Amino acid sequence: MTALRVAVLGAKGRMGSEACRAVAAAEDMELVAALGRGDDLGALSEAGAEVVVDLTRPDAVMENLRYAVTHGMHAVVGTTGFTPERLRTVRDWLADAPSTGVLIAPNFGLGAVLTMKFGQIAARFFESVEIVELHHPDKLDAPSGTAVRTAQLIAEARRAAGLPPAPDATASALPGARGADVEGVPVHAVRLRGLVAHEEVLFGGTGEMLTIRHDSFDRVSFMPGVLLGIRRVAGHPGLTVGLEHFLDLD
Ligand SMILES: NC(=O)C1=CN([C@@H]2O[C@H](COP(=O)(O)OP(=O)(O)OC[C@H]3O[C@@H](n4cnc5c(N)ncnc54)[C@H](O)[C@@H]3O)[C@@H](O)[C@H]2O)C=CC1
Ligand SMILES: O=C(O)C1=N[C@H](C(=O)O)C[C@H](O)C1
Repeated sequence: MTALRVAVLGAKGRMGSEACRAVAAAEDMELVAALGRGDDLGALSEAGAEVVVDLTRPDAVMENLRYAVTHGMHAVVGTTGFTPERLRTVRDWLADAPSTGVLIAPNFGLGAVLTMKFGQIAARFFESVEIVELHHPDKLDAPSGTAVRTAQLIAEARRAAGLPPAPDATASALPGARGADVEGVPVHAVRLRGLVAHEEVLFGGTGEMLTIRHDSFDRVSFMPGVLLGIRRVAGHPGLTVGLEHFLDLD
């Protein structure tokens, strides 16, 4: 068996260092490059990387991804900050590289992926929904990419079911008190020392409440998803958003 040649960008970061350990320990992979901020992306070509894993920052990821796609390397991306406009740009790059695969995974945690799936299923049965995401205080962005994606999927399911906006009689509020509005779903962000990555999806109906909660207590929780993405990305040419598309969930 030939080992997959994998490069990690953001290799000294919280996620990147964990990913380097996971790739190095995987029998079917070889860690051929581990790059940090300021390193020359040409090292990816020199190392003959087949799959590039990006775990950097929203302000760095697009340049890295462009390099990978234009040099025929598949990419597995955990970095946040993917707006609809950024996704369009990636699709445009991929149009010129039809056999290249890019996976953008808002969350590699299998429990987090299932939380999104369960949220989608529950969405049409409840009048109210709000999301609370809780993270370590060194996180640069809010709300989390996972919470934004969860809200979008729930909003889509509510629209498909013809549900009206969730009830909310709030007539006055301090700015931020009702959270960020993601397609009509309020998303609240907590930043607390001691936390890693957590999400609660709260559904409310007459006389009842359903809470779906996921906790990543350690970044090792993301690694099975990272490795799965690396193994499967070449078999999914084009852009895939969400690890759920690599799992046989339906
Ligand atoms: N999809 C998922 O499951 C997860 C995604 N994340 C996301 O991954 C990203 C990284 O998170 P953390 O590891 O916590 O951040 P971090 O700040 O610990 O690590 C980022 C690393 O990237 C490096 N870096 C910055 N620019 C770079 C460049 N141009 N090339 C190479 N390296 C560069 C930084 O120096 C730093 O070492 C964030 O966007 C975060 O939200 C984090 C956890 C799970
Ligand atoms: O920055 C983090 O830590 C995380 N970022 C991702 C996000 O924004 O959703 C994934 C996970 O929540 C951890």
